[in-house]
Amino acid sequence: MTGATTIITGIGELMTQDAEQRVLKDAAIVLEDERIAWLGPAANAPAADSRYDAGGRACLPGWVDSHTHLVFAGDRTAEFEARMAGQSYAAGGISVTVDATRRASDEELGSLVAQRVAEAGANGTTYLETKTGYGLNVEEEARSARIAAATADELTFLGAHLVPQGWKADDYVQTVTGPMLSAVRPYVQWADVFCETGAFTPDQSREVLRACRDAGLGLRVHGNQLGPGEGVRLAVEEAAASVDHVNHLELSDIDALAGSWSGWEGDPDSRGTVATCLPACDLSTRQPLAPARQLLDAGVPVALASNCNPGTSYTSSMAFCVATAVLQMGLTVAEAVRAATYGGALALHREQTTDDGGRLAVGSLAVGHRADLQLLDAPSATHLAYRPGMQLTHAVWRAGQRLR
Ligand SMILES: N=CN[C@@H](CCC(=O)O)C(=O)O
Ligand SMILES: [Zn+2]
Repeated sequence: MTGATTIITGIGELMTQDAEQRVLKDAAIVLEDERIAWLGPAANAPAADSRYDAGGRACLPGWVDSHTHLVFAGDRTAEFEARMAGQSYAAGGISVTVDATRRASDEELGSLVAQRVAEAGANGTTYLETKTGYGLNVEEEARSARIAAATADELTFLGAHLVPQGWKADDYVQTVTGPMLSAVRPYVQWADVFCETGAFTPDQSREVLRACRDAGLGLRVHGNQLGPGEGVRLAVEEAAASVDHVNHLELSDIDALAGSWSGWEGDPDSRGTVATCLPACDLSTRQPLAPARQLLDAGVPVALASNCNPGTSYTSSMAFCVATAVLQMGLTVAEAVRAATYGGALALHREQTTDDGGRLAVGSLAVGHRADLQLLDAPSATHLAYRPGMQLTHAVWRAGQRLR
């Protein structure tokens, strides 16, 4: 070891979520600069420059939130109240947030995004994706991308979130795939499309995805949220990294997702399409919870994400998502924690250290991975579901730096 080292010892339960999915008792972990240098039984731990006593608490990877929409101003309390009184969610509500976001200055928007990222970090999220999608013209989408790129770990272009008022859908798709894509391209790694009734048709969605792939972006899809549809099939056909929401699935959708992983042996070149479930959104929109149990049983890798946004899920609490997945969706605690850590990393293609070592693996704890971890105010991760709604985040390290 050559850098500054810190040992976290006295860990009651260490859940690695690495390839062996180890759960170690009486463990310790050594951080060296931004990476993990050692982990194992506390009794065998090497010396380190500084020491932190976990006091018997549980340690797990920091949450990887692979789906958020943090670049917005305003809120949609009135729409939420109407929904709780019986109205259903419709894509059109997005335009309310577009108006508020366009009115915000760069400084306001930048500080809102930074506050939201900090809030997520204080609650254990150490790696986070966010999206554009509340600008919906060339200048505003580029502004959202530029502002979010300063704070988010991964950034997705969602110009195809809603056809703005006054536009013909096909004209708007030409703008998204032309000048808008060129304007956001310097800032983003991913592209997404809302493939749903009231948003974009499967053909329009495919056109957007193909143009974005040709521009070198990885792909994701918002699909099968409000009803059965083509979103999942489209995502698999276009080799998207994830399809998100997945509330209304047919068996053929689940088979298609499982098929996309056949032959995968952990190599980055043959990853399939992750199913990203968004339980906080499902509750807030009163949609049926995504069939995460069925997906896992069919062999589909599942991610859990917050979908933090003002319309359908105004929370970045991954602990809430994990508790809901256990209590309401039939996952074990280990499966839910895995989906909220390793699953998110897989959906962002960040579960492995790159060959050149330039990007360290996130979402699991192993030697050489990024030192992204959290301690719970509890002796085991089980307490996340056993004590739902309690603030259990005790301490958080991101790339070896203490966040909380
Ligand atoms: N479904 C599409 N987009 C967001 C909601 C956006 C909004 O209503 O503001 C989502 O993921 O739920
Ligand atoms: Zn979303």
